[in-house]
Amino acid sequence: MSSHGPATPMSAHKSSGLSGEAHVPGDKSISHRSLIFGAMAVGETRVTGLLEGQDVLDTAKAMRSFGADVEKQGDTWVVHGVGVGGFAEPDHVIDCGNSGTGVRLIMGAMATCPIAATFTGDASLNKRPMARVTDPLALFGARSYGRSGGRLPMTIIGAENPVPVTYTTPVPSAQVKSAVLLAGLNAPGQTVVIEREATRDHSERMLAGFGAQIVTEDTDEGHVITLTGQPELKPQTIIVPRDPSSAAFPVCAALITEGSDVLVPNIGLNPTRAGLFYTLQDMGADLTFENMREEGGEPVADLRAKYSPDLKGIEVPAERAASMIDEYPVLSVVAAFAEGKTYMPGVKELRVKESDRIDAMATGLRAAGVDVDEGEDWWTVHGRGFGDVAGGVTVKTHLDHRIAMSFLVMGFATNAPMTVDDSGPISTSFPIFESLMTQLGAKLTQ
Ligand SMILES: O=C(O)C1=C[C@@H](OP(=O)(O)O)[C@@H](O)[C@H](O)C1
Ligand SMILES: C=C(OP(=O)(O)O)C(=O)O
Repeated sequence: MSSHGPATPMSAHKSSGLSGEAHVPGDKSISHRSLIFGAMAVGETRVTGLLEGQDVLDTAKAMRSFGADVEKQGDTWVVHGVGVGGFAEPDHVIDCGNSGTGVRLIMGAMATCPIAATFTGDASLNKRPMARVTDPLALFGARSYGRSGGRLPMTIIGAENPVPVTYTTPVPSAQVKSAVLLAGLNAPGQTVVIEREATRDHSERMLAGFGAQIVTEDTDEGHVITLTGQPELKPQTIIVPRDPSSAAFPVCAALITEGSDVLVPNIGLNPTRAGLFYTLQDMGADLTFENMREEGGEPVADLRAKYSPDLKGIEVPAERAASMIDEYPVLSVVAAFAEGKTYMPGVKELRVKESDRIDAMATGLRAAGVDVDEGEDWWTVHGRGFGDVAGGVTVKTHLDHRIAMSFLVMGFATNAPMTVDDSGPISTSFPIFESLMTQLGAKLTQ
């Protein structure tokens, strides 16, 4: 089982006047997909702006294990793909570290190849549910043998003669949708995925870019995606946009830190990802989209976030959940400084991320002096307004990067510092978090 070494605690202290530009790293979802789709294309895919976080580096390593050539030349990651169905059988266990996206997408990609592979991860990933992926992969003819409860470590035996599948995803999950589409790539005929709630659509957009025949329709049943199997994917040149989920941290830090004015340039505002920013505006945040434009077919803007002393609690629309699912931890921190309650329904999926994120945040928020109510699929943060959030506690990270970064952001505005027991997991998605926040003027100490 992989681990990231000894725990490295970090503390955040009351800060003021965060200012300057925050250049956040490349999008994690698009980075994983660039490497995986590149490995399934025929020829050379070139990727710039790739997130060099541990999650993505683990996917790069996995793609090499399946026979693709992946190397960095200067600023560009170059992938020589083996073609759809061309994965070789790895001669060792594939360790996806902390990454749900990595392991689930790669399982999908190999499930319709006539090979076997064994997957594992760190203590967090090995607790997460995999049946949501292996159930539909079984319909293609793949077999899986894992620990009880559908947990890693797990071996997948790919289908020798895959059949195409029509599948309605039982949970709103882009990872499940993508695993089915990736498996469908090497099944003859049409694979159809139906999702009742739209989730991030990077796989659909990127597969179309790689030359697959993929069509999305909105029907009464939901969002219907039809993929024609066994295409030859054409290699691409990809510029990875900056990650809105990482942008969330400097944006939220600026909103709650007195006297701040921060610009976060070049952030993708794909509607399936941008829910947090609209929620913050609904709460009265001084957050504006500057220089709105289109890049690579996606809306992009520079985000300007200023200290917002008049935040108010709101009900976050449940139908927005999928478009901001990774941002609820840091939203709950902003909610702690708002006046009134912030009610967040429709978020059961938060309980099966790197940690149970409702439990992890509620425990730390309560310890820091903020009341939180929770149910299986909802939670409410009782805002205290500015100047009245105590802090002064050490909270557990549970191998979850977003929990670590959220509580550190909180410490810029609590009366006493916030400490996380382990900042190591931050490197999975945002390796430059500490230097970037410090450059803006935030006070962080090891
Ligand atoms: O497809 C993706 O790249 C992701 C999908 C989401 O997970 P789910 O599919 O489990 O909702 C998200 O939480 C994760 O960070 C990235
Ligand atoms: C949930 C996340 O990632 P993953 O599922 O890929 O581990 C995340 O980055 O917040």
